[in-house]
Amino acid sequence: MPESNRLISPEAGSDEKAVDRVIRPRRLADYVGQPVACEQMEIFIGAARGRSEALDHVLIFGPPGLGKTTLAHIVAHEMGVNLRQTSGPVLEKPGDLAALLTNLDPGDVLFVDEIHRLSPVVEEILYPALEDFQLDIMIGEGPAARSIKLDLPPFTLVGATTRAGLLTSPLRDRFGIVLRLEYYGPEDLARIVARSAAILGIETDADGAGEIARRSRGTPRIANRLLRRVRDYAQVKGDGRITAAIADRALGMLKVDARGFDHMDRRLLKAVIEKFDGGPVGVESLAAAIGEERGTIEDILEPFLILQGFLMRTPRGRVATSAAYSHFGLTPSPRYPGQPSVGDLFSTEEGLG
Ligand SMILES: Nc1ncnc2c1ncn2[C@@H]1O[C@H](COP(=O)(O)OP(=O)(O)OP(=O)(O)O)[C@@H](O)[C@H]1O
Ligand SMILES: [Mg+2]
Repeated sequence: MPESNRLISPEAGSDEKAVDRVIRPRRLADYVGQPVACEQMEIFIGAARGRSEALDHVLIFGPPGLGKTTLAHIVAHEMGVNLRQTSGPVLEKPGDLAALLTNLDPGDVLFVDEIHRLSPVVEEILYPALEDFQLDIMIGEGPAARSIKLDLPPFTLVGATTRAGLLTSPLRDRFGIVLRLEYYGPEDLARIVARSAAILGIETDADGAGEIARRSRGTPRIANRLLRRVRDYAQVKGDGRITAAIADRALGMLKVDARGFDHMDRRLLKAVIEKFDGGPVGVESLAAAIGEERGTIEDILEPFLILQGFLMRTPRGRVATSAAYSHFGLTPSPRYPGQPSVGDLFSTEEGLG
């Protein structure tokens, strides 16, 4: 099953856009969790509004489905301005960006998703736009070409990325506000499930919401998706109400286990344990072994497994922890008792033989 068809894929499915529009929070007060990001935004938005200025540029990063797009829309809504949305790969030529920027009203938010995928020529003209609200563009070609300077209205760039490491440092340095979204804890996810259930008119008790929350991989988008699948189950196999027992049976049927891992997570962990003797194994070999792309492993699969303590990243590769072994009812092999050996902590072979 390709990644996009995963039930607990953190990426949005095309059928989810309509539901998304209904349940996506519009105000900061409805944005659950992320206390660090929320506190900062409350202060910076309040201050910018007080001075009637555009908000400083905001960079939001974090794994898929944690609420980057949602937060960008909230920023515009709370500032009382328009949001124009685009994404890194869509802006191919400087003119594409210029067209967007020159159409902004003062204070507007330009939301650029996947900002790590901007082309270098577009990035180049973005710098003066961000710093001095000026656009330097070339028109014409050859000897007749000339450069013109345009003044732009003050605006706020909100950039989102799942891969902060791929951003060039001159671009990163031009954001005054940098927000890092974290995976959500079960209490926050339970609040999100309860809120969505209320909006969609789904009857859910606290334990039912809690069960869905625990098995949502720390990700609101997955929590909302599981809620809808469990609702279907409750409707057909029960009386429509979501209880812990119904949620457990529904998620069991959907092969989302008690930890919220699905077949992809299990395949990755099992590969490390069974094919590579617990590791360390390099990400490329692992990718080949499970038939996934390296980027999918690095951005989507492993951050959650590492956070939960099932996988470790060492300089020599990935290592399955003892928690991973016991998840499958296995005993760690004596050579790798779930901890890297001293040698694993060094990336070179120096001094080993
Ligand atoms: N803090 C939150 N409180 C309540 N609901 C949230 C929160 N964050 C996200 N959601 C819900 O999760 C869904 C996915 O969030 P969003 O689309 O903002 O994620 P994203 O980080 O932009 O993902 P991607 O990287 O795939 O673009 C939204 O539709 C929203 O309903
Ligand atoms: Mg998004």
